[in-house]
Amino acid sequence: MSSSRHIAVLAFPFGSHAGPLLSLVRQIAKAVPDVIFSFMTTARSSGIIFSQDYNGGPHNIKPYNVDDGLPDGYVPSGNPVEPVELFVKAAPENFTKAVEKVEAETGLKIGCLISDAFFWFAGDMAEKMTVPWVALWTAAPRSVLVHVDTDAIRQALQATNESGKEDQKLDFLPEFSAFQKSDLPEGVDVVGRPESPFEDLLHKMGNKLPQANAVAINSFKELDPEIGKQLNARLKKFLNVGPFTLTSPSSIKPDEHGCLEWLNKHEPNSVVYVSFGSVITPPPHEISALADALEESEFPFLWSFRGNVEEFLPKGFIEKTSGKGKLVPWAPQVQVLEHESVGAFLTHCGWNSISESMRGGVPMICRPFFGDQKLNMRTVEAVWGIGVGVEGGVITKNGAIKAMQQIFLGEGKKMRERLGVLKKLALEAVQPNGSTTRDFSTLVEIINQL
Ligand SMILES: O=c1ccn([C@@H]2O[C@H](COP(=O)(O)OP(=O)(O)O[C@H]3O[C@H](CO)[C@@H](O)[C@H](O)[C@H]3O)[C@@H](O)[C@H]2O)c(=O)[nH]1
Repeated sequence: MSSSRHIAVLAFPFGSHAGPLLSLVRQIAKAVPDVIFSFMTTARSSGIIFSQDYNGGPHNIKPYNVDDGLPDGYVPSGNPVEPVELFVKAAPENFTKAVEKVEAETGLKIGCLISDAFFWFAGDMAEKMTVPWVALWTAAPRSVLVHVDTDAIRQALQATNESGKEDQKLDFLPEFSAFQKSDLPEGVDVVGRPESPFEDLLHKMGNKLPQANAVAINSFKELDPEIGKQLNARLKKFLNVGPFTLTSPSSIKPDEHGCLEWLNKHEPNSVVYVSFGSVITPPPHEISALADALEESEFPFLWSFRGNVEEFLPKGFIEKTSGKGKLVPWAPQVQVLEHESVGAFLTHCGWNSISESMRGGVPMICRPFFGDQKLNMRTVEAVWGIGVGVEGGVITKNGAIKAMQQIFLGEGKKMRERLGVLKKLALEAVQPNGSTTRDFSTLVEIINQL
């Protein structure tokens, strides 16, 4: 290795986290070609992101495996949260060891840590190593703000809790008048019970991020400027370096199941695309209600379906709907959302899905499940006006039909106009003089100081 500058990148290996971090690091690595990046994630995650999205470059990024924290001979219990919690518990020690090992193996001291924002302990590691720490929040600005403000929110909720009311308005927070306590990620409002390991991680993260040299985000400044101002006031440097779907578009994914060809056969703005991201499968009663709604409604559908079709879908559903619907195990989502025949997106409101829907100009029907997703839904619905939540928060046959009609026969046109405005702002942000490009240059300057 001819370079003597070396950065460790600490990735969170679950959900859609490591891929966006790799997108950002690829951009940075191109801007500082003489710096070596050791990209640390589990072997499983590395196998996925480096084979699917990497395309062989840039060559100054080296994958480096970190232990997954599972005990020897671990047999999955069936609880999907268990491996995440085991990883999280072991992560501070495992990443510390990995950093020491990679320094010894390469003979190159690490001069900076770039981590998923979840990793509050990267702040402690950086402090001990006396190097800068840059954190990437892979979701929206509003969700990172509520984590940074968790202690203040808990206090305010306790002070304003009129006679133990179940839900409370969050109007004591600037720019949250349309939001309620139930929209917050689990654990932000927790008082009087122990936090789960993940809630504890997020709480510690919120308290630690103000120490980071920079917090970067997969968003653009003009999307949520008022929330951005609040984050500017709390963080040393808050940098909007997205949306990655425009700054670092992933390679064209193969369309293994013929989704695009099928979409070609449909009228513009006529199809509902259904996907709940890479982690979630809705509970059986909601899947079955959605299947009934799709069968009964007049709208064609493309459903990216995770899980066993035989087990979860009503008997005969595929045969009965074959004339108007298509079910696939995985869709090339970015291209699907760009296709002119897609007129609505039923989504769990993961941040990448929302970003991609904005890029494609597709109004959303929202059924959020956990974490940042409820805040995202309320923002889509009440702040940006580019989608609707499903009635009652869970999918029922009538609620799903009503939401589809609302988009296709009612408010969809207005929503598409608003989406057009947001897309124009995003495209401007990534131009050479745009806000994203400027924030990215600031990030590179910070990294170049090592
Ligand atoms: O058939 C499919 C289904 C999904 N995707 C892709 O998978 C990603 C899904 O990402 P996202 O919408 O962010 O959902 P999750 O994978 O669930 O993301 C996790 O990470 C996000 C970013 O931090 C959070 O916002 C979410 O709440 C969290 O669940 C997107 O890029 C999609 O394009 C496909 O390409 N094809």
